[in-house]
Amino acid sequence: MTNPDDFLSGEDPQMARSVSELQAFLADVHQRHACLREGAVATYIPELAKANPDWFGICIATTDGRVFEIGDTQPNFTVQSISKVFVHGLALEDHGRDVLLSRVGVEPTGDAFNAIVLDEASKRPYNPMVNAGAIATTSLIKGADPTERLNRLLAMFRNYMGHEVVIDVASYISERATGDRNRAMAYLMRHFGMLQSEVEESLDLYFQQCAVMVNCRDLAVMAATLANRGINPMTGDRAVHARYIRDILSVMSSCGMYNFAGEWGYKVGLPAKSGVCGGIIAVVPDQIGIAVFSPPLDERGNSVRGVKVFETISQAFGLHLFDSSRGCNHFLENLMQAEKSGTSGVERG
Ligand SMILES: NC(=O)CC[C@H](N)C(=O)O
Repeated sequence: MTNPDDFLSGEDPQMARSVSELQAFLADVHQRHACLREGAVATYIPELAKANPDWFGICIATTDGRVFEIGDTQPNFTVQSISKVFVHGLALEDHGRDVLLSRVGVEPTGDAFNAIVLDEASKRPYNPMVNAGAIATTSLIKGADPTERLNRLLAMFRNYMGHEVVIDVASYISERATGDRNRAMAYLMRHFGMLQSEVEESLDLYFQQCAVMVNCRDLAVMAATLANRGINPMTGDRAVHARYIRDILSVMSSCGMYNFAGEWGYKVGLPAKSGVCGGIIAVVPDQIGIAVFSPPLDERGNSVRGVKVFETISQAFGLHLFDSSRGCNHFLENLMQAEKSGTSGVERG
């Protein structure tokens, strides 16, 4: 962002126009949604059942390295499906977009995240955001042995988070002991030759990536790293090659909210990803990463408060990517300014 306060200004009278107004706005949104009592904490992975349903945090991280937060942004929880976004990025770096597309599709399913279903014709899993596609994506991560593959995953997460990464062993063991649905999916994919490594090895790595510990603030910084073309705005470290940001965000846009992706796109209009931990991240390219954490889930596995908060924030700040009133026409603005000043002006990248 050139002007740090740019994203705070706009036509809607509700919009905050200064940093203190933004803090007050977040506090108000938090307070208004804290009393929502719908949804239920996930219990199918026994460790997840221990989550406190009252936990509720909202965090915004900007691409110029500032953080605005309210509520429970510090408690740690397991990242679960939100990990799929970042592992997708690593698989893209390892194989390139064409090879990856030949192994895992990019079509939304309209089915639940854990549906046991493959594309009829190609036998590919539908996309990297549902469990089947994520297990296949994880199986593609390069490394001489399971330890090297795990270490590469952890190094990648470290770059996104900006600090050391911890796996919650209890959650990992808990899911490994109960994850027969994912196991069934993995065996089906092996039957069709769609898994790159051994079934139990792929599942092990997948369960470990789901058990990476994060807090709401980490998630906002990770989302801001995607918004910042792959560079962590707090540390300056590159987490993913800029070339793959468009692939990551496209798949998040169409598939990140599972069988709610259509309505999410309609109402919120931002690339996003949810997880059964109760976290949701969304990316406003070149501007901010947003994370909400609240464990009670709706029937599709998305955080109830999370969805509501994103609807409110997107509306209030005019963040919907297809909203014509939002200031998204940088390309044309640049071009017009360049015409005036006689430089080329159009940024390529
Ligand atoms: N939607 C999710 O967050 C699912 C992740 C979880 N580890 C699973 O595979 O079931």
